[in-house]
Amino acid sequence: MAETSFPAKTETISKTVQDLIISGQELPQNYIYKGSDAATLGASQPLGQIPIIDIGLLTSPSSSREELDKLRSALSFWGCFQAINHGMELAFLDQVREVTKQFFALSPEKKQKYSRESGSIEGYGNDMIISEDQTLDWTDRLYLGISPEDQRQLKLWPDDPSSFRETLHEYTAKLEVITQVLLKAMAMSLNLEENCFLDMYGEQSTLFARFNFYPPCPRPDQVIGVKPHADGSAFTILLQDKEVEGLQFQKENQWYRVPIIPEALVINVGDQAEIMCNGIFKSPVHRVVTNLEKERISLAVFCIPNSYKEIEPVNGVVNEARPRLYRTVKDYASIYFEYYQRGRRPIEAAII
Ligand SMILES: O=C(O)CCC(=O)C(=O)O
Ligand SMILES: [Fe+2]
Repeated sequence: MAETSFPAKTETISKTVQDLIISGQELPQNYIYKGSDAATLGASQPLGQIPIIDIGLLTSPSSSREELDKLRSALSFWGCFQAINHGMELAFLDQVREVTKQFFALSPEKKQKYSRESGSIEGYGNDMIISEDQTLDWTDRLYLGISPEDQRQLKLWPDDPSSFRETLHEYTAKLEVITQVLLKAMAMSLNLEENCFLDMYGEQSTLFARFNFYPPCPRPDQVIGVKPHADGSAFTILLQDKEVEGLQFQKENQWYRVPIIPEALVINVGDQAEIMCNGIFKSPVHRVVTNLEKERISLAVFCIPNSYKEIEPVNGVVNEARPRLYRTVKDYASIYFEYYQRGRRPIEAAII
């Protein structure tokens, strides 16, 4: 997920996966994944029964108790759900998918224009290499701050395809509405004051978009698309590829595939919402596997609290039966990256 500052280590920028494929080079050793779940990469996993939730029914004042209960149960059990009726037509979601595909299909020279610079997070590229024993993810990315609007680095926003910027601008506006609805609904689902999460999250929140491109991979049994991680956001809104699966959530040591519902957005809890609700909602560990024949795209948008806000369990969720589990954190995103690259969960740093 979004990391907003980096350790002062020197970074090597490596080739993108797409460039590696074009060069015809053999699979480099640093793509061979050795994590504890490596043996399960090539195995077939069961499909997760992830609840489908109607966002229209969560919106106050017409929110439905039944849908709020479904939300609470989905976020406590899986830490995620498939959101439908979220205010965007399938045709528009397809347009977002299409501009994403068109961008990654540009020639290396054209994409180069939007490259991430060493030490900075925004732009086109792949994993930053900060240590020699780091396993690389089989994915290329375009990482853009999309909100607040006045902090956008527009020079990194593709102008090819020509509708890219306008599409992303419109998508951002829709996600801002969903963010507010969801934070209120999460509070209502727990019978808390409607604005308690929203107030802590802050009005000047940040949205970061990560466009992911996973080229076909010669060794899906040995190479990972994205290593297991939980997001450091408050929550994440993911637009999945319409045809190719890859995302898996972990529950009690079992990996579950996330089904494709073309008109749905996959929304998952991030560490900061887990902290705010004192662990009632779970920030789920997830990973992405690769595909031998097909490429896959996705667009993850990380909804991040205002960095000046202190994030901690809200009043209504701490009591004798449920003592406070997490410390107060601030600018959590900044510790995230280092933990991720070491294969550790940053939320460990917040547990009391
Ligand atoms: O590609 C996906 O489906 C998910 C990517 C993801 O987990 C992330 O970007 O944090
Ligand atoms: Fe993620």
